[in-house]
Order: sequence, then structure tokens, then C-alpha cells
Amino acid sequence: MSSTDTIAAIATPPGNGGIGIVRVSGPQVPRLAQVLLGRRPRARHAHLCRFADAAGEPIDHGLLIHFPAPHSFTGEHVVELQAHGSPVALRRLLARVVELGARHARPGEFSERAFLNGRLDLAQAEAIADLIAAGSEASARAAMRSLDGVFSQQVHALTEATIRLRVWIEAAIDFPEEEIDFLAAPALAGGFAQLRQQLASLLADTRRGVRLNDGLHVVIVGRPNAGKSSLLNALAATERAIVTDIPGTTRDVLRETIDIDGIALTLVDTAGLREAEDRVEQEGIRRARLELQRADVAILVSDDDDTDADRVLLTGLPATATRLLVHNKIDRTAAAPDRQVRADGTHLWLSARTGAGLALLVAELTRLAGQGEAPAGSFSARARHVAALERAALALEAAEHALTDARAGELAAEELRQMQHALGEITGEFTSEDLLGRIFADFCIGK
Ligand SMILES: Nc1nc2c(ncn2[C@@H]2O[C@H](COP(=O)(O)OP(=O)(O)OP(=O)(O)O)[C@@H](O)[C@H]2O)c(=O)[nH]1
Ligand SMILES: [K+]
Ligand SMILES: [Mg+2]
Repeated sequence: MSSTDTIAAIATPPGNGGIGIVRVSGPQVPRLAQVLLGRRPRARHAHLCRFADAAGEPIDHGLLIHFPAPHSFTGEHVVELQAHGSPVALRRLLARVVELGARHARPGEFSERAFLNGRLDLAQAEAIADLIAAGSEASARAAMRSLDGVFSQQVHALTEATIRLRVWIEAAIDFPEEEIDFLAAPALAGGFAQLRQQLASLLADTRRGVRLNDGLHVVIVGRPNAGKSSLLNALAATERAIVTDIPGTTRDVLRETIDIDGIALTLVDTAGLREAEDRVEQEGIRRARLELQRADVAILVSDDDDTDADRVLLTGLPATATRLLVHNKIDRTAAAPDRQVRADGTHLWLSARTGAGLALLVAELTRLAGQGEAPAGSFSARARHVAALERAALALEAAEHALTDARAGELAAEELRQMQHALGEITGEFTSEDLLGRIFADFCIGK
């Protein structure tokens, strides 16, 4: 699949720097490079070049490197123009390239072409964006492993195993008159068990990969005035959130990222939960509940003034999140900092105002972040990969049921086909334009 148009973009970040690069990809590149250089460039050779506009007026001096198709990042003809990192000069250089027949690239369009030309699969392309966006060393290492194909290889191995099982079942359906009933063979049950285990292990690694990538999502909720914003400020050691003694002070969702042991932790402060009359506050409460659904860790802050209301809030916490129940303002009662693990979650007694007991909470968060601590070989992943693996797990379960409960071989084979499809969505063997559009739109321009 090769594109008919040629794309161009400034590939270096905006601002002034030592070097800036204009990248161009597509069929017009050989002609365009020849015009810029004044002769045919040699492949992968750094030519010193005087870049000039149509009238011959110099734009900058720099290097021109031609990567002929298919040995380039995109798999197409690519030329890189390395100039000085002057935004004005780079814009002029880009304008010159556009004048010569290229068009402005959309965000992620180079990577999209690399994917469409089979230079890398979809999970690898996503890893490029994740590497660029990595906020910690752990996440950068993990993204690099995904870019190297560590994650994709495991998905492929699982796909292969799925296909083997499917072929077995389809063969058994096609030859029902065989002496042996292949659908009841112990080897088949063994194959299912192995596949199930392989999938579960990949799902666990992928979930950790998402956490490495996105960090831990910690959402702070509670009644108005419980001290949620005070707690965010104390943890982040900033005066990020407004704190007043007026209930309903926080109305929007506030985020602050902190780093614990190389894992990024996103702290989210939310509007106090209550029956609000005010429309703005109601909207804040709605957003707070939405945030809660995405939480890895939910911190329910209370000041023990209305324990009935807190009990109601406790039942509203999502089952998927780890619960920490913070009893704030111990300075008012002179109680000592404490930690107790109870049936409904881990309880902590502290004071956001004086900082007493705050270390207990930090230790708790460190422990939770540490669970995501990457063993050697961890790769980065995205929520969409987890969703695909979960769909694969459902299909696998259905296939096994179809076979053991109803001996419905055709149904089982169909479910395994669904499973294979779900796995193929991760690496991009099966995609929709819509999905590709969404993925690459989040990339930077020039990548
Ligand atoms: N004594 C004492 N007061 C505290 C403590 N933490 C917060 N407060 C006070 O409690 C009041 C409310 O604090 P906020 O942090 O604004 O509470 P909130 O939960 O964010 O409130 P809303 O945003 O209105 O829902 C303020 O007057 C704080 O100074 C604490 O540990 N001890
Ligand atoms: K308040
Ligand atoms: Mg607040």
C-alpha cells in the first residue's frame, strides 16, 4: 500500500534550538530532493546543502539525507532536511517543500504510513507515541520494549496457539466419522487450559504495562469540607487546590502528577459529594463520579463529623478500585496517626493540615505503585489492549463452554475465531479506519 501524495512537517519541537528537522515522505521526494540539492542525492548520505526558496534566496544551510523506499521509517521515499532550529527558517523551509509538491502532514501521519506499509505493527506504532510522552524512566524503558516488539511477540504467540486449537476443532467437525472423538480428547482440554493460562498471564502483564504508561490514577472523594483539597496539596507539596472553610469550594476536577518510585501517580481532587442545589456544583459532582469510575485507587476522605453520610459514600466506591479510607483532621481530637486494615478497606488516621500521619498514606501509595513496579522485561500497553484481551478471554471462555457443555464444535470454533480477531486488533491485523484515526490523531505532528 503506497500513498500517492507526499507529506511534510517540522519534526522537531516548536521553539529555538541547535538543530531543526523538516521531514518529507512520499513519491515526490526524489524529485524534490534533487531540486533542493541541485543534483541527485546519494542514498543515506549526509549532503551539505544550501536550502533556497524559489527565487534562489537562501533560507539556511544544513544537511539533506535521502532514505530511498522501502528502507525508511515510513517505507516510502523520505528526505530529512536538517537546518538550524529557528522556527522562522524551518517554516520557510517547510513552505518551500510544500511549494515543490508536498502537503502538510497530519499528526501521526508518518507513523500511520509506517504502519500501513508494514514497517511496524499497531502496538509498536503506539509505543512510539508512548515513548515520546513517557514521564518517567520506567515508562520510557517499557515503551522501548513495546517498540522493539516484546508485547507484539506475545500477542502473536497467543494468536498462534488459538489458531492451532481452532484448526484441531475444525478438523474434528469435518471428520465426524473418525473412530476417535477428537472433541472429547484430553489433549483438547489441555490445550484450552494452556491457552487460558497464557492469556491470563499476558492480561496481567498488559495491565501492568498500562499502569507503567499511564501511571496510577488516584481519585480523592468525600463530603464537602472533609479536607480533600488540603490532602491533595499536602501530597503534592503545593498549594495547587483552593482550600477554604466553605463547603463546595472545589467544583471542577483538579489533577496533579507526583512521582513515586519512578511510577507517575495522578492525584485527582474532586467536588465534595452531596445533594447540591447549585448547577455548577451539580456538574462538579457528576464529574467527580465519572473520575471515580476510572480510579485505580479511591481515597475516601472524612472528618468523622457525619459517619452515616460517609457510609453511604463508601458503598458508592467502584469495586475495581483499591480503597483507602482517610480519617482526616486528627489534630482536632489529638488522636494519634494510625493504620488499620478492615473488611471495607485500609483505614488511615491523619491530618492534612499538620501533616501528622501523612507518611502513612505516602507509604500506602508507594506500596500500591510498587505493585506495578516493573519486573525486567515489562512492556508498555494501553487501555485498548486490555479491552481487546478481555474480549479474547470472554470468547475463550465461551468456546470452552460450548465444547464441554454442549459439545458444539462449530460454536467453539467460531468463538476462537472471535478471539483471534480480538488479538488481531491489538497488532492491527484487523482495524477500522475509525480506530486508526483515533490512535494516530493523538500523535505529534512530524511523527
Ligand atoms: N483542623 C483541620 N482542618 C483541616 C484539615 N484539613 C482540612 N482542614 C480544613 O477544612 C476545611 C475544608 O478543607 P478543604 O481542603 O477545602 O476541603 P474539601 O474537602 O476540599 O472541601 P470542598 O472542596 O468544599 O468539598 C478548610 O478550612 C481546611 O483548612 C485538618 O487536617 N485539620
Ligand atoms: K471547602
Ligand atoms: Mg476541595
